Amino acid sequence: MEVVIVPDAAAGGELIAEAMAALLRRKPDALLGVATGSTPVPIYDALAAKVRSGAVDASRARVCQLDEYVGLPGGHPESYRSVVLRQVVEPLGLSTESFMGPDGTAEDLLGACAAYDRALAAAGGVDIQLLGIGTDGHIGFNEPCSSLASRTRIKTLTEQTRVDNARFFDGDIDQVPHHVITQGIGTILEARHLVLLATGEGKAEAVAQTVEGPVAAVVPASALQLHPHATVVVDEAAASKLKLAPYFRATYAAKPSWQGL
Ligand SMILES: N[C@@H]1[C@@H](O)[C@H](O)[C@@H](COP(=O)(O)O)O[C@@H]1O
Repeated sequence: MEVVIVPDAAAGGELIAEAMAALLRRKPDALLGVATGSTPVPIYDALAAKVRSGAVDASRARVCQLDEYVGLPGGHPESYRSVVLRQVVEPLGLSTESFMGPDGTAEDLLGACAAYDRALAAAGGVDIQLLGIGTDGHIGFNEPCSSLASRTRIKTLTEQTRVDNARFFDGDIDQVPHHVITQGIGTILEARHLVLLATGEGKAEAVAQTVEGPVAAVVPASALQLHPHATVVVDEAAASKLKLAPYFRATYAAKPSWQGL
């Protein structure tokens, strides 16, 4: 696992957007796994700016969702489908055909979960999967004690996650669904490159447990330790509880520039 400490969220966004641009230059039809929440927004802004300036051609890129709420009506502005269309697909100038996600409105939800895992595999697998992290260490919507081998499935949100996400629903927790579809941890681990961005002091404890704690289902993000190519990008505040921070800084400072993330 590589840990990169950046000065702030904008620097993290730029660094990751450049890694995505480099991937698209190598593989123009790369499948980009995107996350929702506030944290990855600087990545999407930086990548869209690169597309606008002509620094990268993303016209053949494909985009896939990490997770979705269950039961929000189709087209609800806070469904993750709507969020990804608004924050990623449209700014990159892509069509909805280049975009896939699990169907949180399906009558047969279990079937929709299995269909999404099959669709990801049929698409050739995810080339780069962006991740945020919940204050409780969740990735996607894999709450604590999710199986580290889990596939895409239905999960029940913790009270804490519903409180955290109420800000997207007029601050009203009653509007936050209890159930979600999320790529499982086993599904996420199949992506070729995992990139987790965490910013702000509120994530410092979860980041320390993810990076320096044991691999444990109670901290779902710690499963990144099992992946051969996992990158954790953190700002100074989110890095504030890392004991090995001086080592991570020195390692990154000495990294050859050709290597990329
Ligand atoms: N399902 C999403 C996660 O993918 C995201 O990482 C998390 C943190 O969001 P934020 O970046 O807004 O703190 O929120 C939700 O639970």
